[in-house]
Amino acid sequence: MLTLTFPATSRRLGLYPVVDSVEWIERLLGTGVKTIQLRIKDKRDEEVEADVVAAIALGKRYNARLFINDYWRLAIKHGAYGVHLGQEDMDVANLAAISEAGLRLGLSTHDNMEMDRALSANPSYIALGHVFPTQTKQMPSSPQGLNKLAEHIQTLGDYSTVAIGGISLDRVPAVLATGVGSVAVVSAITQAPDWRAATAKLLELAGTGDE
Ligand SMILES: Cc1ncc(COP(=O)(O)OP(=O)(O)O)c(N)n1
Ligand SMILES: Cc1ncsc1CCOP(=O)(O)O
Ligand SMILES: [Mg+2]
Repeated sequence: MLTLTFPATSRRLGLYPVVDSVEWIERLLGTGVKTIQLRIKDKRDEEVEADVVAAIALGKRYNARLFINDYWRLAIKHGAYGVHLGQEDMDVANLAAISEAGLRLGLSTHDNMEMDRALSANPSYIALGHVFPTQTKQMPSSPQGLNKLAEHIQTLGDYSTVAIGGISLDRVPAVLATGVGSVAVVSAITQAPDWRAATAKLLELAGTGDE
Protein backbone atom coordinates (compact mmCIF):
# COMPACT_ATOMS: atom_id res chain seq x y z
CA MET A 1 0.00 0.00 0.00
CA LEU A 2 1.19 3.51 -0.81
CA THR A 3 2.47 5.34 2.27
CA LEU A 4 1.02 8.83 2.53
CA THR A 5 2.39 11.68 4.59
CA PHE A 6 0.63 14.71 6.02
CA PRO A 7 2.20 17.80 7.55
CA ALA A 8 2.48 17.71 11.32
CA THR A 9 0.18 19.81 13.42
CA SER A 10 0.84 20.91 17.01
CA ARG A 11 1.19 17.98 19.38
CA ARG A 12 -1.18 19.82 21.70
CA LEU A 13 -4.03 21.53 19.87
CA GLY A 14 -5.64 22.86 23.08
CA LEU A 15 -9.28 23.89 23.04
CA TYR A 16 -10.86 22.77 19.76
CA PRO A 17 -14.42 24.05 19.18
CA VAL A 18 -16.37 22.26 16.44
CA VAL A 19 -19.03 24.59 15.03
CA ASP A 20 -21.53 24.76 12.18
CA SER A 21 -21.32 28.34 10.94
CA VAL A 22 -18.97 31.11 9.90
CA GLU A 23 -20.58 33.27 12.59
CA TRP A 24 -19.36 30.89 15.29
CA ILE A 25 -15.90 30.71 13.70
CA GLU A 26 -15.61 34.50 13.76
CA ARG A 27 -16.90 34.85 17.33
CA LEU A 28 -14.58 32.16 18.70
CA LEU A 29 -11.44 33.23 16.85
CA GLY A 30 -12.12 36.68 18.30
CA THR A 31 -11.80 35.22 21.82
CA GLY A 32 -8.34 33.80 21.12
CA VAL A 33 -9.24 30.23 20.11
CA LYS A 34 -6.44 28.86 17.87
CA THR A 35 -7.83 25.47 16.77
CA ILE A 36 -11.32 25.24 15.30
CA GLN A 37 -13.43 23.17 12.91
CA LEU A 38 -16.20 24.10 10.49
CA ARG A 39 -18.65 21.16 10.61
CA ILE A 40 -21.61 21.62 8.28
CA LYS A 41 -23.50 18.42 7.59
CA ASP A 42 -25.30 16.98 4.60
CA LYS A 43 -25.20 19.78 2.08
CA ARG A 44 -23.93 19.84 -1.46
CA ASP A 45 -20.47 21.33 -2.09
CA GLU A 46 -22.03 24.30 -3.94
CA GLU A 47 -24.16 25.11 -0.89
CA VAL A 48 -21.24 25.28 1.53
CA GLU A 49 -18.46 26.65 -0.67
CA ALA A 50 -18.93 30.30 0.32
CA ASP A 51 -18.87 29.36 4.01
CA VAL A 52 -15.75 27.24 3.54
CA VAL A 53 -14.01 30.16 1.78
CA ALA A 54 -15.03 32.60 4.52
CA ALA A 55 -13.96 30.25 7.32
CA ILE A 56 -10.54 29.65 5.73
CA ALA A 57 -10.01 33.40 5.32
CA LEU A 58 -10.86 33.94 9.01
CA GLY A 59 -8.50 31.15 10.03
CA LYS A 60 -5.70 32.86 8.14
CA ARG A 61 -6.57 36.32 9.48
CA TYR A 62 -6.45 35.07 13.08
CA ASN A 63 -3.45 32.81 12.46
CA ALA A 64 -5.49 29.83 13.64
CA ARG A 65 -5.63 26.14 12.71
CA LEU A 66 -8.89 25.84 10.78
CA PHE A 67 -10.03 22.32 9.93
CA ILE A 68 -12.83 21.63 7.47
CA ASN A 69 -14.99 18.62 8.29
CA ASP A 70 -16.03 16.32 5.43
CA TYR A 71 -15.69 18.77 2.48
CA TRP A 72 -12.15 17.74 1.57
CA ARG A 73 -12.40 18.84 -2.09
CA LEU A 74 -13.32 22.38 -1.05
CA ALA A 75 -10.64 22.35 1.64
CA ILE A 76 -8.03 21.53 -1.03
CA LYS A 77 -9.45 23.97 -3.55
CA HIS A 78 -9.33 26.87 -1.10
CA GLY A 79 -6.20 25.97 0.86
CA ALA A 80 -7.49 25.14 4.34
CA TYR A 81 -5.05 24.44 7.15
CA GLY A 82 -6.51 20.97 7.47
CA VAL A 83 -9.33 18.48 6.93
CA HIS A 84 -11.13 16.28 9.47
CA LEU A 85 -12.50 12.95 8.27
CA GLY A 86 -14.34 10.03 9.84
CA GLN A 87 -13.81 6.33 9.19
CA GLU A 88 -16.51 6.19 6.51
CA ASP A 89 -15.12 9.35 4.90
CA MET A 90 -11.77 7.56 4.62
CA ASP A 91 -13.36 5.08 2.22
CA VAL A 92 -14.45 7.74 -0.24
CA ALA A 93 -12.07 10.67 0.19
CA ASN A 94 -8.93 10.96 -1.91
CA LEU A 95 -6.35 10.91 0.87
CA ALA A 96 -3.52 11.08 -1.66
CA ALA A 97 -4.94 14.35 -3.03
CA ILE A 98 -5.16 15.81 0.50
CA SER A 99 -1.58 14.73 1.14
CA GLU A 100 -0.30 16.13 -2.17
CA ALA A 101 -2.03 19.46 -1.47
CA GLY A 102 -0.14 19.67 1.85
CA LEU A 103 -3.21 19.85 4.09
CA ARG A 104 -3.14 18.45 7.62
CA LEU A 105 -5.42 15.49 8.22
CA GLY A 106 -7.34 14.61 11.38
CA LEU A 107 -9.08 11.22 11.63
CA SER A 108 -11.86 10.00 13.94
CA THR A 109 -11.47 6.72 15.83
CA HIS A 110 -13.80 4.86 18.20
CA ASP A 111 -11.90 1.68 19.09
CA ASN A 112 -8.58 -0.17 18.71
CA MET A 113 -9.33 -1.40 15.22
CA GLU A 114 -10.20 2.06 13.95
CA MET A 115 -7.09 3.43 15.61
CA ASP A 116 -4.91 0.94 13.73
CA ARG A 117 -6.67 1.78 10.50
CA ALA A 118 -6.27 5.51 11.10
CA LEU A 119 -2.60 5.15 12.03
CA SER A 120 -1.90 3.36 8.77
CA ALA A 121 -2.78 6.62 6.99
CA ASN A 122 -0.23 8.65 9.04
CA PRO A 123 -2.65 11.50 9.87
CA SER A 124 -1.61 14.75 11.54
CA TYR A 125 -3.82 13.98 14.55
CA ILE A 126 -6.01 11.20 15.85
CA ALA A 127 -9.39 12.03 17.41
CA LEU A 128 -10.73 9.63 20.03
CA GLY A 129 -14.37 9.42 20.95
CA HIS A 130 -16.93 9.60 21.97
CA VAL A 131 -15.59 9.82 25.49
CA PHE A 132 -18.96 10.49 27.21
CA PRO A 133 -22.57 10.25 26.02
CA THR A 134 -23.41 13.07 23.62
CA GLN A 135 -26.63 14.68 22.44
CA THR A 136 -24.93 16.30 19.45
CA LYS A 137 -24.40 13.30 17.18
CA GLN A 138 -26.02 9.87 17.00
CA MET A 139 -23.28 7.39 17.76
CA PRO A 140 -23.48 3.71 16.81
CA SER A 141 -20.87 2.76 19.44
CA SER A 142 -20.82 3.14 23.25
CA PRO A 143 -18.89 5.90 25.00
CA GLN A 144 -15.25 4.93 25.51
CA GLY A 145 -14.92 6.48 28.97
CA LEU A 146 -11.85 7.98 30.56
CA ASN A 147 -9.95 4.75 31.25
CA LYS A 148 -10.07 3.65 27.63
CA LEU A 149 -9.12 7.15 26.51
CA ALA A 150 -6.10 7.12 28.85
CA GLU A 151 -5.09 3.71 27.49
CA HIS A 152 -5.24 4.98 23.89
CA ILE A 153 -3.24 8.08 24.76
CA GLN A 154 -0.53 5.90 26.30
CA THR A 155 -0.41 3.75 23.16
CA LEU A 156 -0.20 6.80 20.92
CA GLY A 157 2.83 8.24 22.72
CA ASP A 158 3.86 11.52 21.10
CA TYR A 159 1.09 11.56 18.52
CA SER A 160 -1.13 14.65 18.40
CA THR A 161 -4.43 13.56 19.99
CA VAL A 162 -7.92 15.03 20.38
CA ALA A 163 -10.72 13.85 22.69
CA ILE A 164 -14.33 14.46 21.67
CA GLY A 165 -17.85 13.65 22.81
CA GLY A 166 -19.82 14.88 25.80
CA ILE A 167 -16.96 16.97 27.16
CA SER A 168 -18.55 19.53 29.44
CA LEU A 169 -16.62 22.21 31.26
CA ASP A 170 -16.53 20.25 34.52
CA ARG A 171 -15.20 17.15 32.75
CA VAL A 172 -12.28 18.93 31.06
CA PRO A 173 -9.74 18.50 33.92
CA ALA A 174 -10.29 14.72 34.02
CA VAL A 175 -10.05 14.49 30.22
CA LEU A 176 -6.80 16.49 30.18
CA ALA A 177 -5.42 14.31 32.98
CA THR A 178 -5.32 11.40 30.49
CA GLY A 179 -2.56 13.30 28.66
CA VAL A 180 -4.67 14.05 25.57
CA GLY A 181 -3.45 17.10 23.68
CA SER A 182 -6.80 18.66 22.87
CA VAL A 183 -10.47 18.74 23.85
CA ALA A 184 -12.97 19.12 21.03
CA VAL A 185 -16.35 20.48 22.10
CA VAL A 186 -19.63 21.41 20.49
CA SER A 187 -22.39 21.91 23.08
CA ALA A 188 -20.09 23.03 25.91
CA ILE A 189 -19.82 26.25 23.91
CA THR A 190 -22.79 26.47 21.53
CA GLN A 191 -25.40 25.45 24.15
CA ALA A 192 -23.83 27.33 27.05
CA PRO A 193 -26.03 30.00 28.66
CA ASP A 194 -23.07 32.38 28.25
CA TRP A 195 -20.80 31.16 25.45
CA ARG A 196 -18.18 33.87 26.09
CA ALA A 197 -17.77 32.89 29.74
CA ALA A 198 -17.77 29.19 28.82
CA THR A 199 -15.10 29.70 26.13
CA ALA A 200 -12.93 31.78 28.47
CA LYS A 201 -13.05 29.03 31.12
CA LEU A 202 -12.38 26.29 28.56
CA LEU A 203 -9.40 28.25 27.22
CA GLU A 204 -8.09 28.68 30.74
CA LEU A 205 -8.21 24.91 31.25
CA ALA A 206 -7.20 23.55 27.83
CA GLY A 207 -5.15 26.43 26.45
CA THR A 208 -4.71 27.43 22.82
CA GLY A 209 -2.31 24.59 21.92
CA ASP A 210 1.40 24.60 21.10
CA GLU A 211 2.73 26.95 18.47
C1 LIG B 1 -12.20 16.59 16.26
C2 LIG B 1 -13.29 15.74 15.71
N1 LIG B 1 -13.39 14.46 16.07
C3 LIG B 1 -14.35 13.67 15.58
C4 LIG B 1 -15.26 14.19 14.67
C5 LIG B 1 -16.31 13.30 14.06
O1 LIG B 1 -16.04 13.15 12.68
P1 LIG B 1 -16.88 12.08 11.82
O2 LIG B 1 -16.69 10.75 12.46
O3 LIG B 1 -16.51 12.22 10.40
O4 LIG B 1 -18.37 12.56 12.01
P2 LIG B 1 -19.01 13.94 11.52
O5 LIG B 1 -18.43 15.04 12.36
O6 LIG B 1 -18.68 14.13 10.07
O7 LIG B 1 -20.46 13.77 11.77
C6 LIG B 1 -15.14 15.53 14.31
N2 LIG B 1 -15.98 16.10 13.43
N3 LIG B 1 -14.14 16.28 14.84
C1 LIG C 1 -18.99 15.37 16.07
C2 LIG C 1 -18.83 14.35 17.11
N1 LIG C 1 -18.10 13.23 16.86
C3 LIG C 1 -18.01 12.41 17.91
S1 LIG C 1 -18.88 13.00 19.24
C4 LIG C 1 -19.32 14.40 18.37
C5 LIG C 1 -20.18 15.48 18.94
C6 LIG C 1 -19.57 16.15 20.12
O1 LIG C 1 -20.45 17.12 20.57
P1 LIG C 1 -20.57 17.48 22.12
O2 LIG C 1 -19.31 18.15 22.51
O3 LIG C 1 -21.76 18.42 22.16
O4 LIG C 1 -20.85 16.20 22.87
MG1 LIG D 1 -17.25 13.21 8.74
